[in-house]
Amino acid sequence: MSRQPILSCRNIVVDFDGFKAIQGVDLTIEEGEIRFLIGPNGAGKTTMLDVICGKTRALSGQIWFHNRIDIVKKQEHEIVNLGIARKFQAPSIFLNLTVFENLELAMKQNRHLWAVLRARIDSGQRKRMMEVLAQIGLADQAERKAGLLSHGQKQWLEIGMQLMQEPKLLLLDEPIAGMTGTERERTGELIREIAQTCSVIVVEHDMDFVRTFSKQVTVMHEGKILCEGTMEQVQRDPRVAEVYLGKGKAEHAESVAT
Ligand SMILES: Nc1ncnc2c1ncn2[C@@H]1O[C@H](COP(=O)(O)OP(=O)(O)OP(=O)(O)O)[C@@H](O)[C@H]1O
Repeated sequence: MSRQPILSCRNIVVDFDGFKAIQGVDLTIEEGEIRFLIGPNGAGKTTMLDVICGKTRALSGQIWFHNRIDIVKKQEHEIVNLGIARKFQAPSIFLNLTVFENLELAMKQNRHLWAVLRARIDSGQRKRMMEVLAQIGLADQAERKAGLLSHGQKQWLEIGMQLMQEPKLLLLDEPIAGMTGTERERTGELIREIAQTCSVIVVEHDMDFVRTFSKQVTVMHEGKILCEGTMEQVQRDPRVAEVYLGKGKAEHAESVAT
């Protein structure tokens, strides 16, 4: 059964003072899909995430959410409220607060004023927090100060903070950077789990990780889509090795090609 698109980017152009960082990108993401965005440095991957979450304005083009709402001109908070969450590369958790308090804060951030002003969380909210804690593997760390967590745990907490908003689309920028092998594996499994209820777009440079956890991969180069397909298909495409090599990224090309 074919799934519905959750996001359809049409002819997106981003211009930074005359430099076209994105040059007419079409990108369609289906419900429940994990899509990896790869490509050499400067290809435009992060800029695409920035445009989708409203951090950067497109010069032209449309971004249809659920085929119904064009979000291209919406404000960041409106896009969050529609169900699109973005985790940036650097964690922005509160190190002096406990894991639980960080999740509590994430939940309150997304609520109306009357609710924010209520001091206590209700049983439904507590249940949601416990579910997220279990999902991100931090149930036994709930009372621990976030500053004492390992790097990987901090990243999972930040993902958990995004999950508190029950997003329909989650944008992850290099989620495994700086992680140990075990943490990478756990993160891949977490992304798979998340994708059961939410589509995920992952920008990633680690080709072993992409190979293990991807179904569909989109390769970007110089602000355009170069090709799309399974990792097997894209690594057979001679243009892919060429763009990595052309950028002097022999090590990337090697890892893409093997
Ligand atoms: N705010 C900005 N102003 C001007 N140029 C920018 C801005 N943000 C990004 N760029 C440029 O746009 C191009 C695309 O950058 P982007 O960060 O999207 O690439 P990327 O594929 O994510 O690269 P990397 O893998 O290195 O993170 C680059 O040439 C970058 O220098």
